Amino acid sequence: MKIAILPGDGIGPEVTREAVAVLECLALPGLTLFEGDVGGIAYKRHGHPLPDETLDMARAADAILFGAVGDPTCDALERHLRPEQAILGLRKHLGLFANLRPARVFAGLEHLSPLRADIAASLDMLIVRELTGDVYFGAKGRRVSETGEHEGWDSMSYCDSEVRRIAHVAFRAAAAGGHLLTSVDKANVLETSQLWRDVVIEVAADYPAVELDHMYVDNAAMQVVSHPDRFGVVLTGNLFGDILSDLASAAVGSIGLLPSASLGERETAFGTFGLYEPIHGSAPDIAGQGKANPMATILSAAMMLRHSFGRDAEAGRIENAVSAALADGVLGGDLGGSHGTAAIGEAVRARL
Ligand SMILES: NC(=O)c1ccc[n+]([C@@H]2O[C@H](COP(=O)([O-])OP(=O)(O)OC[C@H]3O[C@@H](n4cnc5c(N)ncnc54)[C@H](O)[C@@H]3O)[C@@H](O)[C@H]2O)c1
Ligand SMILES: CC(C)[C@H](C(=O)O)[C@@H](O)C(=O)O
Ligand SMILES: [Mg+2]
Repeated sequence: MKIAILPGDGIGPEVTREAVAVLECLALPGLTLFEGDVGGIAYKRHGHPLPDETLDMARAADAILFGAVGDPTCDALERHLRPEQAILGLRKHLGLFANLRPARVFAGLEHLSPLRADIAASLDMLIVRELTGDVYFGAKGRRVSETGEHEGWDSMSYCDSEVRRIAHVAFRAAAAGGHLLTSVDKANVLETSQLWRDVVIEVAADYPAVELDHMYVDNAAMQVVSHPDRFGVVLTGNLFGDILSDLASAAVGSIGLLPSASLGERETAFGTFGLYEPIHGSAPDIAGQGKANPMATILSAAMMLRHSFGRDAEAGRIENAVSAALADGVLGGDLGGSHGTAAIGEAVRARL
């Protein structure tokens, strides 16, 4: 079972270290870890945010544990050399089109949410975000208009096969879970979204037990914090999913709590090949200070055990250890506590 560890920039290495220690604590036989450079650190060492040797290592692995990329000192670089291209490149090159971002308030931990406890208690949703299309990967550029204005432009598009395959992922999740699927779009304005909606309705015919609902993204943002009980599985595109998942993390309590799995179609000898990462970024404002909450990355490692290695029991043990630590008041600064990164990692391992 080969895992490529890609810590990246900022708090990436700090949170990844704790998740790796959790994996090592389980002492699973046959686990081999390799480490590679991605992001700003890779640009500085190798001249590219996603060097060939890192991509080769990722391809040769059964799963990838990713920290975060992003470095303010790289913001003036040409776009293709910026740290963020590492994660976008991995998703695209490895065909990881299905991004699962579960957001739930653990029972008894409603007080961590900024929402009223009775509202927070019902927050348990799986955001299924399309990850290799949309305005993220369309043509983009700069031009000077006829009136001499400088314009930046990006093109948003989805083709039906892209929508169909992510819709199947979401419908399967809804069929297996609570049977409620909300497709989030902006079909009242965007043609890309109208096609999205048409294809989702077509796919729904294969899943008669699933209750399908459509919601515009602006309304969805409002409902996530006012009526989270209205959501089970949320199916959405790349850009809307990016924004809604940060919003959902804040409703849970902190962005330091939300893990993710990015999956494609490739199966390995052990499960589905995937990349696992916290939904947060490199957090330059707290990097290097031992303040980052590593729980999102630890929970991402649990998702890896479940999806890529068929180790549901161990995944559940990690999730229980995290929720027990939170219940015992092991809180990082992001949750109003004073536990540092290493102390949180230690507390989770102690409960494991
Ligand atoms: N997948 C990724 O690698 C990824 C994801 C998001 C942003 N980014 C990049 O990260 C850089 C910073 O972006 P940003 O500031 O918009 O978003 P961010 O997620 O890095 O940080 C947003 C805020 O949340 C806090 N935060 C984030 N993770 C935390 C954690 N684990 N514990 C405690 N607090 C935490 C940060 O301190 C900051 O105040 C940018 O370069 C951005 O492009 C990368
Ligand atoms: C860093 C950036 C490219 C990335 C995204 O927008 O997908 C991040 O925000 C995320 O949520 O993983
Ligand atoms: Mg994001």
